[in-house]
Amino acid sequence: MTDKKPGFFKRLFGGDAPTPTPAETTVPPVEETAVPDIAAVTPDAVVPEPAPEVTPASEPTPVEAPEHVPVPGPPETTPDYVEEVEEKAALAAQRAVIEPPAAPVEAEPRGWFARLASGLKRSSDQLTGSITSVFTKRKLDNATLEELEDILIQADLGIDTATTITETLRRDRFDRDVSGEDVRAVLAAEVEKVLGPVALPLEIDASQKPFVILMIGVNGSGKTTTIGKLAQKLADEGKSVMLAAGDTFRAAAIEQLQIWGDRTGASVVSRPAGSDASGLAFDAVTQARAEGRDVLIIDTAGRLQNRDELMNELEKVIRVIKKVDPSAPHATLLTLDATTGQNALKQVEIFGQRAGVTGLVMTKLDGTARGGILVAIAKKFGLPVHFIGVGESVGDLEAFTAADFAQAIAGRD
Ligand SMILES: Nc1nc2c(ncn2[C@@H]2O[C@H](COP(=O)(O)OP(=O)(O)OP(=O)(O)O)[C@@H](O)[C@H]2O)c(=O)[nH]1
Repeated sequence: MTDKKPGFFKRLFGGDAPTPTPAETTVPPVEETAVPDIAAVTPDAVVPEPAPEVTPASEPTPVEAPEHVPVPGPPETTPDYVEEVEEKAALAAQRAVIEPPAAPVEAEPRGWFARLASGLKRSSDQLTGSITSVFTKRKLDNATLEELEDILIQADLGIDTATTITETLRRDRFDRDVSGEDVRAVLAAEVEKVLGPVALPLEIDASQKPFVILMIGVNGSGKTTTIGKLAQKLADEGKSVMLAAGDTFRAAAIEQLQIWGDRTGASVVSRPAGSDASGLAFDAVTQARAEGRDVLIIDTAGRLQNRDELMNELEKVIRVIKKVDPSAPHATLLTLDATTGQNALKQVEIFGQRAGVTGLVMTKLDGTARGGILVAIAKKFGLPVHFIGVGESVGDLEAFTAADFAQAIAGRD
C-alpha cells in the first residue's frame, strides 16, 4: 500500500485542511482559479491583503464570491518562502541537466527469483507446511526422522535424497531441538547439491550452422510453448532462428508454431497436416543450412513413451536429419510436464534410450505441488537440466540455476 499523498490544503497549510465554519458554508463555492498556485505566485503578488469582512448573520445572506480569496497568512506564502522555493527549483533544474532522472523503480519487471518462487509456491507450501507441523518444538528422534522421510518421499524428491537429508539431520542434530527452519536449510543445501551438477546452460555451438535442436516429449508436455520461449531468447541474443512444424499430425500444432514464429520473428517451415514428419525435418535442415541460419528448432508430435510405433517414427526423424548433417541433432531436448510426477522418470528413461536425450526442460512447475520430481530425475539420470518453465508467458522460461531452485522449493528467500 502506498501512503496517500496529502491533499492540496494539507500541503498548503501544513496541517489539516481548515474545517469550514457555518458562516463559510454560505459562501458559494470558490472557483479553482481563485486558489493561489504557489509556483505562479510572485513575491509581489503575495503581499497580504486585508481579510474581507464576513458579517456573522443569523440569517445567511448570499455572499458574492470574492475576486481573490485571501491566503490566510501561512508561512508558505511569505516573500521569503517563495524566494526559497524558487531558489530550490532553479538548483534542481540545474542538477537535472547534469544527472538524468533514474528510471522509475516500479516499472521494473518482476525478477526471475520472484517468479520462480511464486511458480514453485505450491510445491514449497506443501513441503514446508508438512515440515513445520512435524518440527514444532520437538527434539529430533527416530519417529520425527521417519515422519520427515515420508514427507520428502511424498514430495517426489526421491528416496535417495530423502534419506540423505534425514541422515544429515540424524548425524548433526539427533536428540536436540530442531526447528522447521533448520530442516528447510538442510533440505535446500541437499537439493542444491543434487541439482548443481545438472544445472547446465544450453550451449549453442556457433560453428554449427544451423545448430539443430530437436524438441521431444509426451503429448501436451509443453514442447511447442518451450520452442516459442526459446526462440524468443535466442532472437534476443541476436541469433537468426528457424522453426520447423514437425508435429504434422495436428493442424492446430502447426498454427500454434506459426504464431510463435510471428511473435518472435523466426521463420517457420511447415507442410500441410498429415504430411510425413521426417520429410519435413529433412527439408527444414536443408533450408536452414542454405539460408545460413544460426539455429533450427524442430517440433515433433507428442507421443507416449510406451507407444512403440510412435517411438519408431521419432527414430526415423532423427535418422533423416542425420542424412543432411550427420552431427545433428546437436541437442535433443525432452520436455517434461512436472505435473505428471513419477511418470516423468519413465519418460526420461525411454526417450533417452530411443532418441538420445541430451538435455531436459521441465515445464509447468507452477501448476503442481510435485516440483520435487526434478530432484529425483537429476539424481537418477544426471542429465543436464537447461531450462524450467513456471508459466505460459514468454518470460516464464529461464536458464536453470540450482541454488535458486533449492531456495525456492524449500520456501527460503
Ligand atoms: N502453467 C504452465 N503452462 C505451460 C507451461 N508450458 C506449457 N504450458 C501450457 O501447456 C499446454 C500444452 O503446451 P504445448 O506447448 O502445446 O505442448 P506440446 O508438448 O507442444 O503439446 P502436443 O503438441 O499436444 O504434444 C499449453 O496450454 C501451454 O500453454 C508452463 O511452464 N506452465
